[in-house]
Amino acid sequence: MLDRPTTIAPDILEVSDVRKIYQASNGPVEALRGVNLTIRKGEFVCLLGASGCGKSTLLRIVAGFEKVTEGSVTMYGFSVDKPGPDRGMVFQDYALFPWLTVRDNIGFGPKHRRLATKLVSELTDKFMAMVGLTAFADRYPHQLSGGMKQRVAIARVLSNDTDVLLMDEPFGALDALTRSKLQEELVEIWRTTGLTVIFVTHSVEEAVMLADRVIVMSAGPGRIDCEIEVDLPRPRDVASPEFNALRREVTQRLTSHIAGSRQVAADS
Ligand SMILES: Nc1ncnc2c1ncn2[C@@H]1O[C@H](COP(=O)(O)OP(=O)(O)OP(=O)(O)O)[C@@H](O)[C@H]1O
Repeated sequence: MLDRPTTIAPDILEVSDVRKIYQASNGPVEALRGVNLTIRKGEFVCLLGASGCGKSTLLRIVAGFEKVTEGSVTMYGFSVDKPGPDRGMVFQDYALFPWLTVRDNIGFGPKHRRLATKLVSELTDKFMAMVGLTAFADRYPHQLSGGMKQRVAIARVLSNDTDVLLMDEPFGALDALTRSKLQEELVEIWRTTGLTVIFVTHSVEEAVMLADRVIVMSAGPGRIDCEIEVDLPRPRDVASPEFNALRREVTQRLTSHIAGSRQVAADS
């Protein structure tokens, strides 16, 4: 399998000096501070970090669901301040329309954009086939397994002609085998479509398996701790010494920070 060269690709998304403060009922919560991140077109980036370090907040800001308190996010040089079809989100809990079939869930975006009926059906068929669900076109979400539901969610974003696929722990609720299968399928979709993917995960193994670049985040307030390039060829072998060396390196970066913050908490 050939990897796609992303090092010479243009920048697509720029996060500059972002700070996010939520106004909670018990006072303000600083979820992000001083976050800077540049994403190149076609890159597969994983945001990795312990619970509460602001991964979902950063993703939701990029999606346009949350506004920044300070700083800016631009895509193709234009300010991001609301959701748009150029950025599609896949959630852990699928968020499908329960009253629509697989076909109608996937075709929802193109239909909503008032594309011609023939084009809607071509796009739906194409992406339904890409995620291997053609035989399940007339099923409803409650008749599908978790893995199948997540395939529908991915196809639904793809059918919107999205440039950036934003994924918030999309495989977190799946069993290990289904998760590994979906990881493989996602890499294949990414490789063949030219999509840019930003993927949130808690799992070091998942990040090293998927990413071109792992962004390690830390909490208190949420910020980027370091970035680690993953230059292993795909498909990646979790049992290889190279994979294990990188897994160790990423784990060390992650745990050294967590240990550091515990020390700070203990000292204060
Ligand atoms: N709507 C909100 N109102 C107030 N505080 C919030 C809100 N959403 C998130 N937070 C807080 O912001 C911080 C970052 O949360 P966020 O969900 O972005 O982290 P995360 O790294 O994605 O966590 P997890 O891995 O557990 O999903 C946390 O302290 C969280 O409690």
